[in-house]
Amino acid sequence: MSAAASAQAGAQFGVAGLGVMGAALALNISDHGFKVVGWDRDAKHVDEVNQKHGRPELQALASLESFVASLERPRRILLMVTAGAAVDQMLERLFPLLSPGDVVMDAGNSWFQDTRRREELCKSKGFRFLGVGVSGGEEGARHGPSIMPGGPTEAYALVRPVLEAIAARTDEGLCVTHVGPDGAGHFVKMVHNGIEYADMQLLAETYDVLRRGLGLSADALADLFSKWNEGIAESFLLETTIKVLRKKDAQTGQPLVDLVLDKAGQKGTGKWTVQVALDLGVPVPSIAASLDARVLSSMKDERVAASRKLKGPSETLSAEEKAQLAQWAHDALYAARVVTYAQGMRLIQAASQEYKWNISLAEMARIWRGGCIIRAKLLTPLRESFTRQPDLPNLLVSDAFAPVLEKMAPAWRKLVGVATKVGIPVPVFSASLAYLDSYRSAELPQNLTQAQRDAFGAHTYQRRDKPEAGFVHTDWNS
Ligand SMILES: NC(=O)C1=CN([C@@H]2O[C@H](COP(=O)(O)OP(=O)(O)OC[C@H]3O[C@@H](n4cnc5c(N)ncnc54)[C@H](OP(=O)(O)O)[C@@H]3O)[C@@H](O)[C@H]2O)C=CC1
Ligand SMILES: O=C(CO)[C@H](O)[C@H](O)COP(=O)(O)O
Repeated sequence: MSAAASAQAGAQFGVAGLGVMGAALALNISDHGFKVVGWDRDAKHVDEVNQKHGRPELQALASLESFVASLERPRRILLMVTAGAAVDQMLERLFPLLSPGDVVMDAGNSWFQDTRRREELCKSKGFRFLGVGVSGGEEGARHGPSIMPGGPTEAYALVRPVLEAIAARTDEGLCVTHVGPDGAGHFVKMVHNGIEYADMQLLAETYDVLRRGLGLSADALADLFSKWNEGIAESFLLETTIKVLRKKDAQTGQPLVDLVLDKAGQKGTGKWTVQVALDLGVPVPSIAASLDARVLSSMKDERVAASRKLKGPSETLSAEEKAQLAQWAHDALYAARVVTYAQGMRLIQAASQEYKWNISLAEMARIWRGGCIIRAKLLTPLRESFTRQPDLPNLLVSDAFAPVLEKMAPAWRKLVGVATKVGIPVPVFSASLAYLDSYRSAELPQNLTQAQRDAFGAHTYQRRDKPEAGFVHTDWNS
């Protein structure tokens, strides 16, 4: 054993992958009195942890063999590497070094079906595997993330003291719980990110309507949003928006946000959320619209060319509309946000039924209340709703939210109406409102759709007046 490894012999926890999140988690774990050993394939990351963050409880090693050998058994190893092939490569490298009963956690944003496969693979070799969703970015990982572990309960029991020590805490409890078996943790983290996409897009649309509609500067918007953040709309993402709007460019003195190119990237979790929602037959139009908004934003050159050819409406906002716009935007933001969380919860509920995960939606709301990117005040009534009625079919019909939506919908409709009138795109505000209107409609026009299907493809239909007849077909040509 190398000198470095022996110095850390008897380490209680290992973190493999010392990038942004891995280094922050390793420091957080060592803050809580655990003896931690780290590893990274890049010597730069190893040196950085040892030199910049040098402390007796944390040592980074460049040798994977020494890293594994330095851990007490059963070993507890957290992988924090790029999601995808890197996780499989790490497992292949670790397998020859591990002992039966060791626990490997994948804490990246992995595709939940990969997690299910990896757990089976590890089990077949006598190892334990957990798919662990982590949210909160670098700051959260460093000082208290929200943690969503999924996998075998006996594996969770072995890592629980560490995860509970490092997780965020709120007055509703620790922001970690065992989500469920196999891919449940990564599934919940994926949906968390889908909600994140939709909420971010709602904030972008709010910003756009107010800056274009009222001509508000970044500072004026930050002032307005700061007031909102003291009330029911309070959220981490709103707080982040305020921080971004206030930041000045060091070179020009201008608001930095005005200098940021309007192209949003994505790493895949939002896309997966929409794909799996389609597979499970759960409508998530707000999340899908936010994904499309990022994709459309990335087509900058095409949009610039199109803007020269496709002119928008010449109408402008009236003085009365301008006077009310900020209040409409506030109510619309809150109500549309409720709808996006409702879609996400419904998706988790559907997956939990499909895969028999037995996920508690109330517990998910509780562990999202602190540490994570989608933490928001509305999660408290959301948790209470699912605590009172665990099988609530949709948050929109809960006693906590139905009256709020009723109260705020008129302002929301006004916002979508005026934005549409002057040609400001509000895809998530509109998609969320259409979802609400569809969900609350006892009658939808799909009688026509079904009749069309039968008319051109003999796909049959059911009669309202004769339900006992089952599926029937008509010759629509005669
Ligand atoms: N950043 C964030 O806010 C959040 C990120 N995540 C997820 O956490 C994971 C890590 O993200 P983050 O820390 O931001 O990313 P970084 O790019 O900072 O770190 C990725 C780490 O993975 C290592 N790595 C990549 N490929 C391999 C491989 N084939 N074998 C071994 N190591 C490899 C990198 O090593 P090297 O430097 O040598 O390339 C690096 O140490 C991702 O799944 C991400 O989606 C989750 C929540 C929040
Ligand atoms: O998981 C996260 C937060 O919860 C990461 O920040 C993730 O990278 C965000 O997704 P994307 O990069 O697609 O915007």
